[in-house]
Amino acid sequence: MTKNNTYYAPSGGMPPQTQLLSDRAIFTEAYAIIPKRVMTDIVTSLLPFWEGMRMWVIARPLSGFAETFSQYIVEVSPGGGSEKPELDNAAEAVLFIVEGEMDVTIEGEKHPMTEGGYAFLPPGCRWTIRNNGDTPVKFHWIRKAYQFVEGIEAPEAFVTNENNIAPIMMPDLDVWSTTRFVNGTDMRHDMHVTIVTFQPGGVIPFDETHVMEHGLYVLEGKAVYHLNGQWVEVEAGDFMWLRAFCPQSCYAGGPGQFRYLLYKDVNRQMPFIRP
Ligand SMILES: NC(=O)N[C@H](N)C(=O)O
Repeated sequence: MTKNNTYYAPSGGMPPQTQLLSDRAIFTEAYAIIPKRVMTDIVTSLLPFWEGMRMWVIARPLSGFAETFSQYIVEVSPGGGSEKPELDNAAEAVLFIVEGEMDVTIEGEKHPMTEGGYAFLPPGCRWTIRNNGDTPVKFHWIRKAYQFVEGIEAPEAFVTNENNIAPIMMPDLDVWSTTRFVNGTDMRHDMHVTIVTFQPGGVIPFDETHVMEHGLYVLEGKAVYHLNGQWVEVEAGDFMWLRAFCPQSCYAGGPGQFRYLLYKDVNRQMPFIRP
């Protein structure tokens, strides 16, 4: 398959003192926008048991913010990585590489990954990570507390690359496609992390208003997104959090394709809030 996709990756640094402060960050009850310019050196975090890493936390479970997932953009220097990356046995994860290369070892088997590389790591899976290259690697790490269901096994780990998977077109529309990494009817999976692609001028033609929570990281291009009645311009490198039921639609602005990495929680009963 031809590789014509690009992936935005932040590179940190600090804006000069001469730059204007105004930017596009928005935080509301229904959605948040973290624009690309925010990913500077001074807003990074570190984690225990990792070497040569820093990360931008772009979503975390918090009252009034993400409820079902956390999302990090992780940067690992050459030689860096972790033998103990995940400390929570119930956490499942997707890793998606936006720059560089790394090796992920799952249950003792080493998987080299490059840009567009995608790994699914089920809860309790034993995995490690190492940048054996000579340039930094940058990847998204999306984590969710897996919702076990009696009688259904947790899914197995897999590693692939988006360029090995044919995107699925929306019915009757050749301007909007989704690259799916798991079968939508596979009830073992309680989260989907997909890549949504719009050709220039493509739209979500109505305000989707649904129970699934979203994280959207714009990998490529630009668009205007309609979020809870407000129009916001977004471009490659921006992150959007959309609360469950946040009305959402968009126009892809061109001149190239508009693409984003999309998180959503799926396939589970709606828990009751009991008195
Ligand atoms: N904002 C979105 O891209 N939403 C998707 N159509 C979705 O919910 O799958």
